[in-house]
Amino acid sequence: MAVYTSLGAEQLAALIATFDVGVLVSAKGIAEGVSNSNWLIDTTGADGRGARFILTMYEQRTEVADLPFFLGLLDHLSAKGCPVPATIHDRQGQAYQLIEGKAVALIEFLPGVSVSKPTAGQAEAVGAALARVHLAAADFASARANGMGPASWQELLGACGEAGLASIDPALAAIVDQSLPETVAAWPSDLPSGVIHADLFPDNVLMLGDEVTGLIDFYFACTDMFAYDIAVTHAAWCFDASGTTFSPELSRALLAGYRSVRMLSAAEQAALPLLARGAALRFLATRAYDWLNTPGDALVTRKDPMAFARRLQFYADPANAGIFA
Ligand SMILES: Nc1ncnc2c1ncn2[C@@H]1O[C@H](COP(=O)(O)OP(=O)(O)OP(=O)(O)O)[C@@H](O)[C@H]1O
Ligand SMILES: N[C@@H](CCO)C(=O)O
Repeated sequence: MAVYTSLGAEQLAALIATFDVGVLVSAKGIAEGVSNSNWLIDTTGADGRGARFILTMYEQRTEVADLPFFLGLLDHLSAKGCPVPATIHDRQGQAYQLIEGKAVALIEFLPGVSVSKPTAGQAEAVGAALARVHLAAADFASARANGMGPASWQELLGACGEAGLASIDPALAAIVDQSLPETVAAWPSDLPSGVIHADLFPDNVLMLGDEVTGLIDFYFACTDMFAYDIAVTHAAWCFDASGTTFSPELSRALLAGYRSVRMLSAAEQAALPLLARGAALRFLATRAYDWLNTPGDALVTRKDPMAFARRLQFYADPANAGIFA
């Protein structure tokens, strides 16, 4: 249950009263999500016709200092017509406030559901939506370094240690050793870059049929290579959840959707297999670290690191080198 902090009815009503959104009608905690506390907020609406919002309270994983970047990006992309929730500013013009030392933001509610078994049409739409974000953010003035780059994979996997990795799966340390050093050594720095989402998993996309109605959870967004964002999205969308089965159909559709909006350079195209190994290592690293460091009685469900070890093996197999063509 991702509501870590309880907010009383009076506290919520007082908070909502600082916005021009009418009076609080109801507030329900949202179970999905692991990083932050989220509530579904209904109000009477500024025009009295009712309105719905998401209230997010940022917990430990999100730095308050990063909020101007994240929330400013949402406003920028929304103003450019991307299906991204705009933030609701309070009467003083602030995009977030502090309650008992924690930041809270009220954001636009978007319709749609997260798909668990995407179709090719949905993968194509997601690829196109990702490319539109890359283009729309070109004139976003702020930048943010990627805190989840190659140095962090080395740090997190190093902190797991051989014994820790072996406790997850006897084969895991060898899988990491086969790919981590060569991927980090070959990591490019000269590919087209800009603002990327960096975590566009199916649970961060809201859809109605084949239409993308919401891209959410921009809390890993940063300035990095566009092609790396494609690789992350590829790893997230083109396999079954366990990482055992790759779908060539979803892969072709996702890439075609992206290319229908933004062409890849020859250098980006050539780098995709390497970037995909990096994407798999990034989620393997955070999942393995969390697996070993999340107490058994924590509210959060740990995610399986082996699902990304299997993707890494798939991407590292020369027989699969042609999938990005
Ligand atoms: N703008 C929005 N419009 C509609 N629903 C939303 C919106 N933002 C979030 N939600 C809902 O709230 C849920 C949790 O949000 P989110 O994924 O951002 O939480 P989180 O804890 O930050 O995420 P994560 O688990 O990826 O760390 C989503 O699955 C979605 O159902
Ligand atoms: N999308 C990530 C979790 C949040 O970054 C994962 O599935 O491991």
